[in-house]
Amino acid sequence: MSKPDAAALVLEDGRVFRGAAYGAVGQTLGEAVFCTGMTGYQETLTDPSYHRQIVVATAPQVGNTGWNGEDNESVGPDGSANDAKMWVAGFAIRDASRRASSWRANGTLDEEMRRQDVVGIAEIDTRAVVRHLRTRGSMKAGIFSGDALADVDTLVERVQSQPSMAGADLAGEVSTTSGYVVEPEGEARYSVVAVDLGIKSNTPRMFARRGIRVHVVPATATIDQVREIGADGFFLSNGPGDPATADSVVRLTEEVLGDGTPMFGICFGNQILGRALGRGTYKMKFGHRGLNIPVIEHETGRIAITSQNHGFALEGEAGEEFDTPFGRAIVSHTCANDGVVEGVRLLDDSAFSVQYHPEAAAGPHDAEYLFDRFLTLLDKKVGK
Ligand SMILES: NC(=O)CC[C@H](N)C(=O)O
Repeated sequence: MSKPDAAALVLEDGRVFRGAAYGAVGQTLGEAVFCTGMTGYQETLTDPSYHRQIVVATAPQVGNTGWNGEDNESVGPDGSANDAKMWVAGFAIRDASRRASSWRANGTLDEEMRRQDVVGIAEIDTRAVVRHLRTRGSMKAGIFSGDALADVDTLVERVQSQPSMAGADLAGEVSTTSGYVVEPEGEARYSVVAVDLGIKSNTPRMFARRGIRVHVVPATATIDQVREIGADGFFLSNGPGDPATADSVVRLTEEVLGDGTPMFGICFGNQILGRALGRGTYKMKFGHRGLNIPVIEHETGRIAITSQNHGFALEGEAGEEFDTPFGRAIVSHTCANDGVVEGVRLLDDSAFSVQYHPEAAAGPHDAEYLFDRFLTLLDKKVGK
């Protein structure tokens, strides 16, 4: 094997980690964030919420299970996840597995990153990177290899020249441009409009499995388009960027809340519903990204171990009740590690959302019951 090119991960505060090129050789810029999942790198790399982010894996060795045709979380324009895109801006790891070993693999991660032109870096001390990001916060970064390498001052300047994640309006960059329908498995019981702000492929699958037909619509969908579909429920997906920029989707959500349509939201969707209920959002220091993050549901005391990927959050306190134009609401869930808001709900149960990932791809299935709760809500409100 030939020796890989030298590569460098450069942070905006001038910290440099030198390693070896992994995946495509060249230059990439993005926000450096760390993900603590020990598995599930394919789902992470294809999750549209990671658009414009350089993911640092804390798992010490990555690539062991190669790349397969089944675990993509991004969705192509036709709603299919086959051959879908890696959305991360870059990937930083410690050890690259020398072999891919899985009966499902049809290639290696390294090859797939090269095929999709995703620049990565290996052989860096990822523990040191994470400690740095945990102390200083997520920050602008770049990975450079091959001809893109230059003196440190030049690289830091390039890193600093990119726009910041705070204030970034990115849902439009990952959303489908035309709508599509995901048919239910078995008998159709209900239908839902799902606004694609960066939707993961497992989410429509979770609805479909419960007999719900999913009309996926672009982030730019208008209230008239939503009403014309006339679905039984409304869903707000996950997605990249700063929720403070998502004014038009917040307006749409307010209209739908006014119609009294049963509503469910995940991650970015939780931030949007929260905003429609009058809450503010803020950028977290380093966010929550991993597969074992504990969340408390305050009314039951029940704890779920959850899959998460967010760098922004809603303002609020555990169990806090507040008035909204649509009735009284509650901060229903918070993170057991740091008290960050992880869910909101209208007290009459007609709309609820969570900051974590009940579709769990990858991740534990503790929170999947929330899809059943939405089904119960549809039974109650629509009752077919
Ligand atoms: N996964 C998501 O939907 C992320 C939401 C938002 N972009 C955040 O970082 O907080």
